[in-house]
Amino acid sequence: MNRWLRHVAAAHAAPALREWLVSPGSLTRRLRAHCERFDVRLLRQGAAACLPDQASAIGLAGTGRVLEREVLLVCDGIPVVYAQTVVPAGCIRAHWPFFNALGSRSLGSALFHDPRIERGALQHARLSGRHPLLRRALAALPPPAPGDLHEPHGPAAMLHARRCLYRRRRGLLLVTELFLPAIAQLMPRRRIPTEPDRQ
Ligand SMILES: C=C(O[C@@H]1C=C(C(=O)O)C=C[C@H]1O)C(=O)O
Repeated sequence: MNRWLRHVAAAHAAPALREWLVSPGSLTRRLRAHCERFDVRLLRQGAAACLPDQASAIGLAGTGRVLEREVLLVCDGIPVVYAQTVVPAGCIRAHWPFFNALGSRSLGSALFHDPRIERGALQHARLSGRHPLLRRALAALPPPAPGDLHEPHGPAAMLHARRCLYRRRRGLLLVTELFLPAIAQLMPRRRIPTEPDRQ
């Protein structure tokens, strides 16, 4: 638990969720194909202390500062993913000039359309309430409806997560996505467009 693993099998996800955890290409693009209305709900974007299990991935010492972005990805009004992105504070302008101007546009719309951006391998984890990102994800959700068994709230809450490192020139950017239970209820509504071939 709370350990990042190379292979999704070690996370023991249900089949309906597993296909989301391993889906290649843009998560935004895939979610758009599963709902009528897709929204990025910006929770926070600003300076932050780097989380202990993220520092080495982005080449920072443990106490480094990052620029952090937190969002909920929402399908037809239902939050289905909590996502957090961190970039070392000193290299935004040089390597990720679009980052500060995203607002409620999806980060994926920038990452997957810049041929200079390389995407690393996915890592997987089942996060418990001891992980700060799970606590932030739960805090960002509306209170569960009475008797709603799908809500991940409660001390035993655990969420499947994945993270991916992106590189642009010498810059590093780490995207972490926590998958909320409601995502398993999404049904495909449109054919999922394949990623455009990179020139
Ligand atoms: C990386 C992507 O961008 C998504 C959108 C994000 C945002 O807008 O902050 C963050 C993580 C992703 O789930 C993607 O669509 O694959």
